Amino acid sequence: MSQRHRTFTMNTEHGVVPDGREPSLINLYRRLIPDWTALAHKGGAGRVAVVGGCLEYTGAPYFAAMAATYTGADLAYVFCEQSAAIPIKAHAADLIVIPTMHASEARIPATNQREGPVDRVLAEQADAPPPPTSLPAETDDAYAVHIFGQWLPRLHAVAFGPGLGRDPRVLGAVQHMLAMAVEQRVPIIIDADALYLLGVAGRAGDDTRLSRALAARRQRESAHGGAATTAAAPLVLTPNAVEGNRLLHSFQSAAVERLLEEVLTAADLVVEKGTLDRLHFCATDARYPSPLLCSERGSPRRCGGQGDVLCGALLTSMAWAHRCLDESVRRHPHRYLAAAHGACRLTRIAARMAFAERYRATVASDVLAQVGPAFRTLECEPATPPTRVVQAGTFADASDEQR
Ligand SMILES: NC(=O)C1=CN([C@@H]2O[C@H](COP(=O)(O)OP(=O)(O)OC[C@H]3O[C@@H](n4cnc5c(N)ncnc54)[C@H](OP(=O)(O)O)[C@@H]3O)[C@@H](O)[C@H]2O)[C@@H](O)CC1
Ligand SMILES: Nc1ncnc2c1ncn2[C@@H]1O[C@H](COP(=O)(O)OP(=O)(O)OP(=O)(O)O)[C@@H](O)[C@H]1O
Repeated sequence: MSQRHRTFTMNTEHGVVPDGREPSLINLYRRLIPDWTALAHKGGAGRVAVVGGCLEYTGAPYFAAMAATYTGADLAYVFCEQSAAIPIKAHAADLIVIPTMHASEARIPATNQREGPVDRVLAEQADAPPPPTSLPAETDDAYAVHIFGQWLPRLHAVAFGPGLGRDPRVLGAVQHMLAMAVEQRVPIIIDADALYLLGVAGRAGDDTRLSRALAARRQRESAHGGAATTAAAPLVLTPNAVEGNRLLHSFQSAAVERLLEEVLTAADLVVEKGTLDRLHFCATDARYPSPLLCSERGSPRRCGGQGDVLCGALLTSMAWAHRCLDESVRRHPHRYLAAAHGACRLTRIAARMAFAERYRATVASDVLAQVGPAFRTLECEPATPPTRVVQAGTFADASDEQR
């Protein structure tokens, strides 16, 4: 096993997870799905948004927002860097694309990402006065934050990061947008380049707007004795192997549990993507030790964009878990865990189905196209799959080592 993989894989003593636990989670997931009466009102099954997309990466926000729609959200918005808007609109007329952020004049190519300039911009912001309460209408970063702020109250969940790139000016604006979403208590997914932003905000000390918003959120939640409250909106981190290790390094953490303790709250989850998906959370129930593994068989293809599909599936699932009309489900302590677990399974079933059809030619668009059929499988499969034991790390294998 490679060093990179080993450092981010936690709690291996909990690595043996009987699949027999999954039925109750899948049953709970099914109870999160809005019924058809909710669908009578456009938006009742979710109005969600993806903040991402830059000149180089227009596929990632498209995959994430479309996966959210195919999972069941009624409306999906994309808030992107200006130059990405037309290509994303051209990918899908189903999406509402809002050109929002502006890259730096001397833009830094996303494919040539450097940490230095971003560090400098965020450090400068730490010394700046707090953001103005009335924002000028000019098309600058304040304008981007203002536009997003106008839409935010209508959104049921927001994913930050797919295809965002690392332009300092864009990340500077998104830091404020993310902080606003934290303050509004909307479910948030932090993926891809937004994980990088989170790491930079953590490294810059405790005085960025984002770190202040996260600290206030932690304080709010710890007032409830560390237990997830029904009002708490989850923050879900979805690192791949590289992003996970970068995050741990940024927060000088040896373990993902420290991230959960010091950056996140009891309502939060870290979905560590890999051969098996590992769901890390503040475990309060002996039946569900952290990390919980998602052992659904996926696809051997590792084409780009599959993480974006997962991000979109999570986005809609988290919106449902947060807003579920059924009071008993909304108060269920494992509803976010069930939502994340269901989204992981959905993505892996879709990937498996795509691979069965397209074999070596499978690309993220094929996985996306299978989200609908995969949802049917997930919704209708027998409630009690055969109990078997899955050994953590069974597949943490050559493919991880070779990367
Ligand atoms: N069509 C589009 O628009 C798409 C756009 N996308 C967007 O691209 C942006 C950057 O995302 P990213 O994942 O390429 O960047 P990052 O995390 O810095 O990794 C960089 C390097 O890390 C390595 N590596 C990767 N995985 C690994 C693993 N499991 N285990 C070990 N190593 C691993 C690998 O380098 P290698 O080690 O192979 O040299 C890789 O090149 C982001 O915004 C994302 O949303 C994508 O969503 C795809 C579809
Ligand atoms: N080795 C693997 N075998 C099977 N499935 C995997 C493997 N690695 C990741 N997956 C699955 O692929 C999906 C995306 O994970 P991945 O690690 O590729 O994310 P990512 O690198 O962020 O993707 P993206 O290319 O969209 O940025 C997840 O559903 C995960 O469960």
